[in-house]
This record gives sequence, structure tokens and C-alpha cells, in this order.
Amino acid sequence: MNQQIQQLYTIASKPERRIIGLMSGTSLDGLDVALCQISGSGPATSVTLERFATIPYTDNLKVDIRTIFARPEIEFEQLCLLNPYIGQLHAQMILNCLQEWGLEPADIDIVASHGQTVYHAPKSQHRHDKFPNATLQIGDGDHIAAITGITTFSDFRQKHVAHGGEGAPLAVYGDYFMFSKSGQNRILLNMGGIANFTYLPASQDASAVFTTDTGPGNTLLDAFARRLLNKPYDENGQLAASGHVNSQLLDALKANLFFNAPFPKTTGPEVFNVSYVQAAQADSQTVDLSPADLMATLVQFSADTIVDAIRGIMQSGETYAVYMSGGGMHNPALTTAIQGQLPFCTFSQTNELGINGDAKEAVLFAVLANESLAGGNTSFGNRQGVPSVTMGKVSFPR
Ligand SMILES: Nc1ncnc2c1ncn2[C@@H]1O[C@H](COP(=O)(O)OP(=O)(O)OP(=O)(O)O)[C@@H](O)[C@H]1O
Ligand SMILES: CC(=O)N[C@H]1[C@@H]2OC[C@@H](O2)[C@@H](O)[C@@H]1O[C@H](C)C(=O)O
Repeated sequence: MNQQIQQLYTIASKPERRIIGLMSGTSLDGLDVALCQISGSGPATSVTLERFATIPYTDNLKVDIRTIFARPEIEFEQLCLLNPYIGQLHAQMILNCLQEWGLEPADIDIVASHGQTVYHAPKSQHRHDKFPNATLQIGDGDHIAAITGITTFSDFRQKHVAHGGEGAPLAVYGDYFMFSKSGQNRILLNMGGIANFTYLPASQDASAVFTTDTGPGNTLLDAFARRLLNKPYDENGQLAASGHVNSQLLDALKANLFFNAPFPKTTGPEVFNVSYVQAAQADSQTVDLSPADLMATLVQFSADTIVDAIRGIMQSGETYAVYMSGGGMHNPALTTAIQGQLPFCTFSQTNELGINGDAKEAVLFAVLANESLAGGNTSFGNRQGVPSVTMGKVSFPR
């Protein structure tokens, strides 16, 4: 038998595994690296987040990724070159973290790498009848395994698509395994570039849980912070807080079929981008809006669409505990606008549940790899969007 298969079998049989989860999201701010100690599987999964770091992307890397990111037309050569390059960079970032943490590659059982999404195209968006849902992540796992010497799981989203899903959001699996609680309706609200939430009913019924994207989280705020402030984001929502919401522009921004589509659904910066806002400004005759009013309106747009989506699962007489994660939880303009509209919800961060909200998505991929190795027995029913599958492809170092 190939020694590496024997080693994988040994790792799968261990009572606990040390898995590094990696996530690089739509904000392109950096690589989130989460070192997790994981025992059990399925609803019995237990995760201790041992270490966490975000390794910032250099400006040059951001520029390189943006040449192919969420664009319908790109230089194919650039895509081809970036696939191994990002894998190599992510591998080096892992090695740097391990050195910083006083650990060796041999101390780690598995790397679980999301990669960099470069294009996300659910059928509802691409509208080509003959083509399925599609999504593409780069930063090849073989390169990570070869450079770190650690067996690597990657490319998690294709199995989801192969079973009828849109390839996202995958958070439902990790959220259900880690955070579901009998007797409490929970909503796990992640505000990254794109916002999404997971609904975990008090019944803990696996066939009722789902995660859905709600629309933009920070992606439009960041895009306009770059243009208006020459900064990567509007720190603490300061510019937004100094402006007033323009209701004509807000209505025009909300005029998109995505917001009426049933749960679960996904979207991305392929739709919600600078051109989208400029078109809404033209339609609503608000092209001369001040930077502060524009930013205030974009915050309200993210907040309202998050609130509307959450209201979509709320039932009268019930209360809900909302646990926030993702960079948007640090933006008071955004969190205040959300909290004021949801009186039957309590709000805190996933930190209260033992997982740093900035690390939650990286932890998710560690949990998904753990499930592929040691679980796979949970039935989520027969629903589109939450197939009962395990995900991730295996790259051996040699
Ligand atoms: N102090 C702050 N004030 C305002 N915004 C902040 C602050 N800190 C973080 N953010 C926002 O959070 C973003 C980073 O969020 P996060 O790392 O969750 O995104 P991501 O993982 O790329 O997104 P996705 O969930 O789409 O994959 C920043 O780009 C910024 O918009
Ligand atoms: C295609 C893609 O990369 N989608 C991301 C993105 O970032 C947030 C939101 O859009 C979510 O759908 C997803 O990531 C998380 C980790 C998920 O799959 O649950």
C-alpha cells in the first residue's frame, strides 16, 4: 500500500486531529490560517482553535488577483499562472505561521485549503440553460502539499455543485456541527465581502438547517472606500456615519431579482460591484451624491438586505440568538443598522461560542476536512443546497 494512504488511514482513526484550515475570501485582505484541534465528527464535532492568524496580502498580490477576480473576461495566461503561484504563497504562509508558533509540519495532520474564489456563477446568474451551477477556486492543493509536506484537502466546493448545490455557502455544515443548540433558535451571521447566515432551529433538526447568502456585506463598502478614501475599508464606518441615507438610491440598489429568490441562494462580487452601484445611481439620478451619503446608503443596503433575509425565517412568538462573525462585525455603522431593526434577536459574536469570529470561515474548512476523514454520516435530508456529502480533494506531498 502507498505509505501516504496508510498515513491518511491512521489520521482518520485518531481520536483527535490537528488540522490547519485556510480561507481567503472575497475581500482579498489576506489568508486566514486557523490551527484547530478537532475530535469527533458530525454533530459530535468538538473544535479547539489553538492558533489563528491573518496573513495580509501585499498590494502587488491584490493587484494580481484583481486582474482575474470576478471578471467575465480575463487573460487566460494570468489565471493559469496564479493557480500554482497562490498555492505556493499559501504554503509559504503556513510554514511561516508554524515557525512563529514553534511547530513543525510533522505536528500537523492535515491542511484544509479553500483557495481563492476567482469566479462564482450559479445558474440563476449565468442563465445558460445547458451549463450547471459553477464556481472556481484557485491555489492548487498539490503545491501546498508538496511545499509543506502536509497532506492537503482542497477544492471543497465542486462536490457541492456535483450534488445540485451552488457550491456555496458551505457554512451550514460547520455551523450545524459546532454551534447547534437544543432549545435555542440560533442565527450565525457572517459579514465578509458577501454576507450570509445559517439558521439553526431550536429543534436541532438537520433537515431544516441551511445557510444562504443575503447579498453584499463589505464588498461595496470596500470598493468605494478604495475609490473615495484610497483606503482598503471605511474604518469603523466613520465616513458612513457622517452621511445620510438616500432613499432613491437605496430603492434602486434593492431592485434585483436575487433578493426575491428562495433560500438557499448565493451571489458574489460578479453581481454586486462598482458597476452595479453606478447603474443604480444612474437609474435613481443620484450620481452627484456626496461620498458620505453614498457610503451611508451602501451600509443601509447591506444592513437592510441582511435584515430582510433574517426576517424571512423568523416566526412570530419566537426569539433568536444572532452570533456575528466576519470583518463586518467590526463596523459599528453596519451592526447598529442591523440590530436596530431586529427586536426579537439578541446579538453577540461567535467568540462567545468559543470560535473567534474572524477565524470562523477558516475553521469551517478544517471541520469539512475532518468530516471527510472521520465522519460523513449526517443526513441533511434530500434538499437542494444542503446535500448530505463530504467534500474536498486529497493531495499527498509525494
Ligand atoms: N474596523 C473595521 N471597520 C470597518 N470595517 C472593517 C473593520 N475591520 C474589518 N472590516 C471589514 O471586514 C473586511 C474583511 O472581512 P473578512 O475577512 O470577513 O472578509 P472575507 O473573508 O474576505 O469575506 P467572505 O466572507 O466574503 O469570504 C474588510 O475588508 C472590511 O470591510
Ligand atoms: C463562492 C464563494 O467563495 N463564496 C463565499 C463568499 O464569502 C462569503 C459568501 O460568499 C459564501 O457564500 C462563501 O464562503 C463561505 C465560507 C461559505 O461557503 O459558507
